[in-house]
Amino acid sequence: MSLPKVNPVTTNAWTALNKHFAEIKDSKMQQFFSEDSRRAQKYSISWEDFYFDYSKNRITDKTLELLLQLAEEVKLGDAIEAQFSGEQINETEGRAVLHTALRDFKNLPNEVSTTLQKMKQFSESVISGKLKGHTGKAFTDVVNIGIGGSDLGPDMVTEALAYYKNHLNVHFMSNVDGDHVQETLKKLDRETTLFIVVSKSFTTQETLTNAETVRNWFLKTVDKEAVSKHFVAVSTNLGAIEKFGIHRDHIFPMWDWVGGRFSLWGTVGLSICFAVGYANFEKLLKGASQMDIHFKSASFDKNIPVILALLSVWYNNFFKSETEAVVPYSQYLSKLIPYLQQAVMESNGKQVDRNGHPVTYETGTIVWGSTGTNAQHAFFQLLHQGTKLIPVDFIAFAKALHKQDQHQEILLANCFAQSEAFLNGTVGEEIENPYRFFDGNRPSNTILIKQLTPENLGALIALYEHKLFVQGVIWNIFSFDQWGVELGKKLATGTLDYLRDTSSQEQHPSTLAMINFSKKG
Ligand SMILES: O=P(O)(O)OC[C@H]1O[C@](O)(CO)[C@@H](O)[C@@H]1O
Repeated sequence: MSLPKVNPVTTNAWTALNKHFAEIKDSKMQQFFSEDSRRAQKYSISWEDFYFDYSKNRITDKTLELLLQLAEEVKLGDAIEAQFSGEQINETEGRAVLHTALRDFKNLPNEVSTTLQKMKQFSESVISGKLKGHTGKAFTDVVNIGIGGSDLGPDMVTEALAYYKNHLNVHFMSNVDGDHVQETLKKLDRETTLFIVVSKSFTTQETLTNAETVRNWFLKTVDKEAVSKHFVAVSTNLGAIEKFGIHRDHIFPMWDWVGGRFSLWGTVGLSICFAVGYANFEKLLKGASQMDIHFKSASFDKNIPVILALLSVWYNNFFKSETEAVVPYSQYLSKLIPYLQQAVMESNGKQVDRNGHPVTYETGTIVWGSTGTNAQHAFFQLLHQGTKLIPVDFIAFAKALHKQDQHQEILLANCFAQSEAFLNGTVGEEIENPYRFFDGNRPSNTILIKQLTPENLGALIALYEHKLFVQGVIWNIFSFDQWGVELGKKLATGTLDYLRDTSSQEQHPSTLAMINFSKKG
């Protein structure tokens, strides 16, 4: 079974949604609340440690009914089944999409459980100090060298689970910017640092350049034989790794049925194991797996990722909102936004549908945001009084991790108050000064979670993975390839040759002017 290929605009639901949109586009959510005292209960889902409130959206029962009908008409159920059963739903690359299999402990493929055991043993021997560097000293620092999906996921999780961290300092080196590399190296000791080179393809220019620079830095004072003690690799490209000089025992495989941006659940998560220990990594996986079960089994009207995706489609395709903001009220989640930007925009930034035709409707939303309360003092002005309609996802944890006096209440009060301010504005108050008027009626979801545990973090990440999958199904696009990144990579190679004077191939006049300016130094 391949993915269904239904053009959403040809469905009855889409036509009906257009008509319905014209009827309710100017309706006020305040009115909805005053007409229905049970709206908050009705439009919320409690699941495990999650409370998902979507009552502050510009929707009625009819909207939901039609959005759910849309999900049925595009055969979302079949698409979910096709994904979880390992069909090659990444058709343009001829691959299955099975990152969920990495966390399904009841049915772990053999190769995955063997690899997890290896990750456990290896990370534990580094954390305990049993495994040592070339001079016999225990490791103090670990550097993850990778970019995109080989960086953003583990970096985000390591930051998010900082509360659970051990003594190892875990660094992330991603950008090919040499200054970034040097700044990281400045902090490191060759005797006590372990480097993990992470690249699914092991061909990524940035990662290979950084790895080479790091190896050269390492070899400045250390013998070649020591490389095998200090370098580890994570990849599908085993041949290229051995050439780099990495010992066979230090190679952790990846599989082509796991996309780069969904790969933190496997060996790309090795740096997470170093930072917080394998046991917490496993909890992260198990939490994500619980969300997978919810996604697969809950009816669509009670299904958090499905509802979240349908609401996003509602704003994107009918209200024509181009962006959506994510605002976690937790500094631990500061890296969630860049992580989601890759996950969502690399997946759904597509303009050709699954039948090979250009789409005639908007696809991938632009995701942006920052942590609250900081965001309130940065871009909330525009959210409250700007001319654009930007739906917001608030994410908050009911209970803090550290003991504290008053911060948690202040943090939560701000989060809850903001969504209320977006909803109500100052409508109904006597405000004569137009600059002080808030029109409200600005939509938001709130994902309130009991506490930031590894399990709940895993479930939260999986929630957004499933959301973007559902959106891709509705938009009839292939969410699991990323051909759009290839052109820039190819051009950069030619430009690099020209910059290095190894090619005289004609350059675009604008590029040429910049090359000449750069060469003048
Ligand atoms: O793990 P690799 O193969 O180095 O790729 C890194 C990243 O590059 C991309 O292919 C985009 O350029 C991402 O999809 C991927 O996560």
